[in-house]
Amino acid sequence: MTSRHDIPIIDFSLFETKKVTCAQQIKEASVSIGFLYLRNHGIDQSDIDNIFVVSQEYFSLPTETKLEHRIKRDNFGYSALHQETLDPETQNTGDFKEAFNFGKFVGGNCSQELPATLAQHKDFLAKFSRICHNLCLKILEAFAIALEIPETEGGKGWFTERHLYELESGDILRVLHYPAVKSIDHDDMRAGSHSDYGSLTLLFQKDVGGLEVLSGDDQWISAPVIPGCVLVNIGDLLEYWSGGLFRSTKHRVVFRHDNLLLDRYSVAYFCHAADDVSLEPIPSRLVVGRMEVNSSDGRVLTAGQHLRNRLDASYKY
Ligand SMILES: O=C(O)CCC(=O)C(=O)O
Ligand SMILES: [Fe+2]
Repeated sequence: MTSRHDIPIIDFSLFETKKVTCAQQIKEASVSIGFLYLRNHGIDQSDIDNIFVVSQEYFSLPTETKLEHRIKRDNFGYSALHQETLDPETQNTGDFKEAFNFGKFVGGNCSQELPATLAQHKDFLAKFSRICHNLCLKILEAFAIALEIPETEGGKGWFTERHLYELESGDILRVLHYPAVKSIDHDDMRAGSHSDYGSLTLLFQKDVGGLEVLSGDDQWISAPVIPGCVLVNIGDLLEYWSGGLFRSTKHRVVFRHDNLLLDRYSVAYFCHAADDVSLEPIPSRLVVGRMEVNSSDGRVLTAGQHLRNRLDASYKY
């Protein structure tokens, strides 16, 4: 049994043999803490190792070179040190991190022009983006199964058909680098407290910890690096869409005395519903009755509008 303090580790190979049991486990974690680790997730370790190699090569470029592809309102490109402030209400300075956001690679081409260092890895990046998205689709299928969406409404394909890779959406593959520092001001943060914006996020961590998750009773708990596991979390879109059944949990990345001298790298895949999907109630008996929360002002947002609102609140472009 897990408590609201634990981030459960779920063996995803069970999804091949005992779909409903595995789907239930994933739903339980998504409802209780909004975070879970997946073991046996099907992504080759060599691909995960390689994305970190590409990321480190990119971040070692001079800042001026990276700034040539600075992030814009489309949410693609390079976000410099201190540019993003994930928790503007409490942070005096922006996050102590830099990142690069890739849009989807439909037809093998990236949604944006890539810097030369990354362009040479375009085929691998396109493959990795797809691999991550495919895992997200399987998790979304598990949600539909656990929510018992009736066959007449689309059954286990209800979420997946709203998240197809070919559709325009806010999906982002993101590489992150948190530089080592010699000392810190006490309120410096690697990434301020925030929740993610989309349906769900995959997070790959490597070697250096520091990620913390706000548990049900307002305690920050550690989400350590667990070799062989990918961390999955629910985003705001799914919390909103499920009338609060699924939890989009706040998390942050802190400096700790044992890690501030170390560079930290992570990779995230943010999976979103297609921009024009209207966020009508999910046709599930577990969600019906919660949705008056969302429809109280009579307007139904689309996934694209929901994302725009969230992005505008946290970036200085
Ligand atoms: O780097 C990490 O471990 C977390 C990053 C994160 O939460 C984000 O980019 O949304
Ligand atoms: Fe996040």
